[in-house]
Amino acid sequence: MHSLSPSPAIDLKSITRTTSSPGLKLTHHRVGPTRFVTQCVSRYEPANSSAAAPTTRFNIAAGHVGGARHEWQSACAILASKVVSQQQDTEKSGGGADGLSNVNGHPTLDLVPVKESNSYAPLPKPLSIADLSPAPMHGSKLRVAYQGVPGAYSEAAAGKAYPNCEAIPCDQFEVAFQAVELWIADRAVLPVENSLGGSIHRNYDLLLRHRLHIVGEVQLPVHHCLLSLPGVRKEYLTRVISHPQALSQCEHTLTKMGLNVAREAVDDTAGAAEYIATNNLRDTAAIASARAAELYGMQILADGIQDDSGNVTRFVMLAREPIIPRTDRPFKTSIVFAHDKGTSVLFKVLSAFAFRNISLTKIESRPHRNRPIRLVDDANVGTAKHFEYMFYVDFEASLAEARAQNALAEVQEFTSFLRVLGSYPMDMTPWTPSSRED
Ligand SMILES: O=C(O)C(=O)C[C@]1(C(=O)O)C=C[C@@H](O)C=C1
Repeated sequence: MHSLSPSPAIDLKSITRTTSSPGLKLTHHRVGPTRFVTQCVSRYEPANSSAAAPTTRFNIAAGHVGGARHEWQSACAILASKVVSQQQDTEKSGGGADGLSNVNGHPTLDLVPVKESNSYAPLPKPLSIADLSPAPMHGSKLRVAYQGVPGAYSEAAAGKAYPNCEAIPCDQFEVAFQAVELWIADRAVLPVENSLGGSIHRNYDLLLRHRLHIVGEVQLPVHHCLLSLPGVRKEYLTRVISHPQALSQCEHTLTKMGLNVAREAVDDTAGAAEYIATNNLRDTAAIASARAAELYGMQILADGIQDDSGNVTRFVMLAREPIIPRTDRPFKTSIVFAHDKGTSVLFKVLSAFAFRNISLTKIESRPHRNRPIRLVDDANVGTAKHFEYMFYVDFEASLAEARAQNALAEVQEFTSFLRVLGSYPMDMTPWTPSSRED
């Protein structure tokens, strides 16, 4: 895969920074070529008391649950104790809460103005590693980081998840994570799975490497178009470029259209359109959204070229703080776990859910042999552990439900590593296969 906008090599060596907001202070220490340890000092107030709770110091790896049952319970307590700070965060951000009402909203996407003339308007430049300095104070709009350039499906997902947000393009998934960690953005929206192409593994790996929490999900129908420069005919094309997921989602249709030309993977769909427009490539077409065609002055050669009209991509929303799990609406919980004595643990873990009639919506295993996980105990003492596989499971229950808590307590007994990635409202939006939301 080649990158359309290569990011410069940056020396992150000297970065030790402190970022803060009311009640929360983060210190990021560089501990390796690409790794930071983030410490969090936080002051929480009990929900029903005006007295401030004692300041709590914990490693931001608090989402990790390893070792004894009391650790799991204290991790739950940490989740529960975040009511006040989460509410403050939402209020401060002024909208775009992680609740179902927003998820189910029908926003009109107006994230980037479209120019009427042939030349397109200057669009926000994707963030690169070089831009990751502490966030300036900002206004009331929720800032949502996504990977890609304006016109990418991820931008549309950001708008669906948080209507009226300020969508911040990032040149890599990793940068979107860091933008939230460093307070440049309030949320990140990342694709994790497509109904045709399957899992986006890179983001599963990043979820584990970073300390963000899943606070919501959106399902976005993905309606692909074949774009070229105006006046170009299909017969002139020697190449089709797009995001690898988009190429795989349109593979059969392209062949049926007689387009047996070279297919090349690039970083994102809209970036492919932008690349063709910028370089005036008359022999190349892009697979991207109709919005990308509008933004980059491209013509639509073919509309709806995805192999299945029910093509849908699931995105998750990430935040620095978890949301408070509830029971008054359908919730989903995502976990990742591993066992240091092989993979036989999987059956036992699945039985913990089966016995409680908890439906699983996703199981993903990722090989992990060469990447040790640093497990941190209460005294902030870390041990590196190697696991053969990491297992990711999504189940349909809220962490506020006793059956989910009991299932996880049991899972914890079977596993050496368990982390709750988030408990969040399910996207229940009904959608029709033919609808176009890109
Ligand atoms: O390239 C884009 O436009 C993206 O937002 C990425 C992405 C993906 O990673 O799957 C998102 C939705 C579609 O499935 C195709 C591509």
